[in-house]
Amino acid sequence: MKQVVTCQEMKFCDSYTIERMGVPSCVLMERAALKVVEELEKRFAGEYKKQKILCVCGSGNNGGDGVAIARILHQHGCQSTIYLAGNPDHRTEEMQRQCQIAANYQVPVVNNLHSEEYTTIVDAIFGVGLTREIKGEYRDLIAELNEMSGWKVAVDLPSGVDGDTGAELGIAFHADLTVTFAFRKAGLCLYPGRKLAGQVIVADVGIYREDGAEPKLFSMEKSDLRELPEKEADGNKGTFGKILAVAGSSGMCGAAFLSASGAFATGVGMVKIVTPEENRIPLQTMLPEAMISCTDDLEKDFDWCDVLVIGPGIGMTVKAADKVQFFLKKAKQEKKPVVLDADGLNLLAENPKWKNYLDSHVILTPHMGEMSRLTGKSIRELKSDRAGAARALAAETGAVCVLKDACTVTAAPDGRAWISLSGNAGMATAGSGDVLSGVLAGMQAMYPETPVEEKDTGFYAALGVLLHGAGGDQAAVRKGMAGMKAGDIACGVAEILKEQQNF
Ligand SMILES: NC(=O)C1=CN([C@@H]2O[C@H](COP(=O)(O)OP(=O)(O)OC[C@H]3O[C@@H](n4cnc5c(N)ncnc54)[C@H](OP(=O)(O)O)[C@@H]3O)[C@@H](O)[C@H]2O)[C@@H](O)CC1
Ligand SMILES: [K+]
Repeated sequence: MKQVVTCQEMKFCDSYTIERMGVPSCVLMERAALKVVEELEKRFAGEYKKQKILCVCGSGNNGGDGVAIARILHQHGCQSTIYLAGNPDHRTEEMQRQCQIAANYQVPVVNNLHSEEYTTIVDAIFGVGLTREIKGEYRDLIAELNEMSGWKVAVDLPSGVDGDTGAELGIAFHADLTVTFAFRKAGLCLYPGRKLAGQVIVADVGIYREDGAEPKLFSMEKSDLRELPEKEADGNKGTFGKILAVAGSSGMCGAAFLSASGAFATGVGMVKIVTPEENRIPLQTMLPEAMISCTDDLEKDFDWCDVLVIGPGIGMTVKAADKVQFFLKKAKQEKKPVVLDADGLNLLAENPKWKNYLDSHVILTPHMGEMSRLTGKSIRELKSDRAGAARALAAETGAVCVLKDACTVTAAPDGRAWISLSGNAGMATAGSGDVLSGVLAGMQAMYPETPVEEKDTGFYAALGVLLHGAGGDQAAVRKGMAGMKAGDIACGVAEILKEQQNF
């Protein structure tokens, strides 16, 4: 799990290191430039003289990095050239200093982008100081750079990417590689910024957080699954967790099947599906391991379970609404974790008073459409700030919010949020969310010894999202992104756990 920062937090870390710790700004800039040069030279593989590098520099400190990069490459024998964008009167002190040093070393400066063919283009126009939409000359410049051939490397952020939200502010540089400093910026984790950045390398340049400053935003990748607990050798099907899936409606049992499959893939002991009688035979045929409950003795079903999944395929009938209300109310009273998914969320949107039944043990799993119904905000608005939207819903409801998208964000009501870097486009397939609901429930059951008040529901949910994404990546390797189906994701989850736990 790695810390992720907003632009404002990054600027705070910069000034803490410079002003409070006394590390001169030019030292940090030199280290930043050296790190970028190191990454560039890995690709040059010793053939420096063949390289023609264009460093396109803005008037801020990102531009200063670019000028320093050009100067170091020049010293190393590459043919590096500087192109200075923007108004010289707006240059920061650091940028002016870098221009002076580069002039002392006689690093070439060009006024025409097309005077040469370049093997590499370095974008140092804007970094964390980008504050508004890009227009006019800068827009034309970035459009031209995108048209040019050559390997494209962005310094800190691709110019035009909003470092907080990943949004493209009018236009953005299309990078193959982004070398970002100290921490990954949130905009490099969220689309479209994540795509525009290409490969991302986080370079240590000696900028750190203030001691005691609590990070609130994290990225998670497959290696973080090492945090999953081991399966206890002396456990039994009772201690490995009992999941109640309130799922399916008359003649609709696919979602129930997939949700239960997701839960089984995580290694839970038992799954019971509460569903209409018509679904009994098909479900027993497809998944004989699951118990099926078709009675109206909801109390008994509730008492049996450790964790609930409510919603996959239940429909929007009055009967479904009664069931959802009953289980939500009981779960709050008895502090049992709940994953509220699909129609469970749509029913919640229709019954705003139910928000009183939510607490920090409830995980809401809306996709963009469901989120729009829940919040009244348009999908466009939600997509412009996914992390902000997930955090706002978590803060408003007091529940955990898993906002599902190409890049899923999990937010806890205390302000922490996790961005999953696992998963692929093949997971945008029917039933993928149903599998996730079961995986999330299974994750909550993986910590049976932890007292309920100490359970970190948000973090476990974020691990579940990561595991589901890693399962999807596994499925894509086996079946291909086009051919994979939701059931393959559940199989992938089981395979990933096998890898992690050596069995
Ligand atoms: N602090 C340090 O020592 C270190 C900093 N480091 C590096 O510095 C970077 C941050 O530098 P920064 O704060 O100077 O901001 P930066 O991204 O260069 O841009 C600012 C300029 O852009 C302009 N501008 C903004 N939006 C615009 C728009 N849409 N269209 C047009 N103009 C626009 C804005 O103009 P203004 O808003 O003032 O008109 C201002 O002139 C950081 O990402 C990292 O690379 C590293 O070397 C490590 C040490
Ligand atoms: K840049």
